[in-house]
Amino acid sequence: MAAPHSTPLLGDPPEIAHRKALARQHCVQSLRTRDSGVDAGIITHLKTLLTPCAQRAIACVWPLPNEVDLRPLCHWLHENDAQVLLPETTPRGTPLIFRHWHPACAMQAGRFGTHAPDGPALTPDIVLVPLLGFDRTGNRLGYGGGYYDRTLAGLPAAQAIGYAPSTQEVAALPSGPHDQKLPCIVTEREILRFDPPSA
Ligand SMILES: Nc1nc2c(c(=O)[nH]1)N(C=O)[C@@H](CNc1ccc(C(=O)N[C@@H](CCC(=O)O)C(=O)O)cc1)CN2
Ligand SMILES: Nc1ncnc2c1ncn2[C@@H]1O[C@H](COP(=O)(O)OP(=O)(O)OP(=O)(O)O)[C@@H](O)[C@H]1O
Repeated sequence: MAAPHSTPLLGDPPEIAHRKALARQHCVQSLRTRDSGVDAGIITHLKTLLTPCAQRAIACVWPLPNEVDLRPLCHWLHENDAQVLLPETTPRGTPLIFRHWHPACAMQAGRFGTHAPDGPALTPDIVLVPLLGFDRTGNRLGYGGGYYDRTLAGLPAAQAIGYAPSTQEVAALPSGPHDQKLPCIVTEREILRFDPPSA
């Protein structure tokens, strides 16, 4: 039986959810019209942050249409002896599972048009986080599943690195009770680092 005063894990208050939905509309549109030439610059900055990578388990991302394409980075990490993991999109309300990927892997179609390998589930040391939008304090916006917030909450030892084209920056994103700020965000223009919250 639940404790009399236990607090349920509520989602965002309606005002925050509404403001996120408006920001999402703007960010989806600007991602759709992005210049795919920026992907190489993002990957260059990610390689800088991820070197050396041998023996590290690095969660990458297999792109949805219009997203930054990290597949060349997946191959580069594999060639440099990292363990490349990719997310399997689990049922809504549950954290992502990361599965081992290698270039000859069979990819399975999953929820929301995502694809995941059929390899074993492993825990990442580093998680690359796709951003629909971000601001200069480390807030991120995704497609609204809450997947990365739930996943990062369960991986306190993992290093999270967000990435997006610089065009996805917005002045200030709304932040709800479960939003995980990112310590580092990479665009084709720069590597942004944010101070950890003071105790
Ligand atoms: N490439 C990629 N993989 C990823 C993510 C991501 O953002 N990008 N995710 C990040 O969490 C997870 C999947 N999360 C998702 C959650 C909801 C929707 C979704 O509702 N999509 C709408 C269309 C959204 C739009 O374009 O407006 C749909 O399919 O109808 C998609 C992905 C895990 N894998
Ligand atoms: N750990 C959690 N426990 C309970 N609710 C959560 C948790 N993490 C996120 N949520 C809720 O899930 C809903 C969706 O979250 P949000 O809009 O921040 O998704 P997102 O970060 O844009 O999506 P994604 O991570 O899938 O790209 C919100 O109502 C949020 O409060």
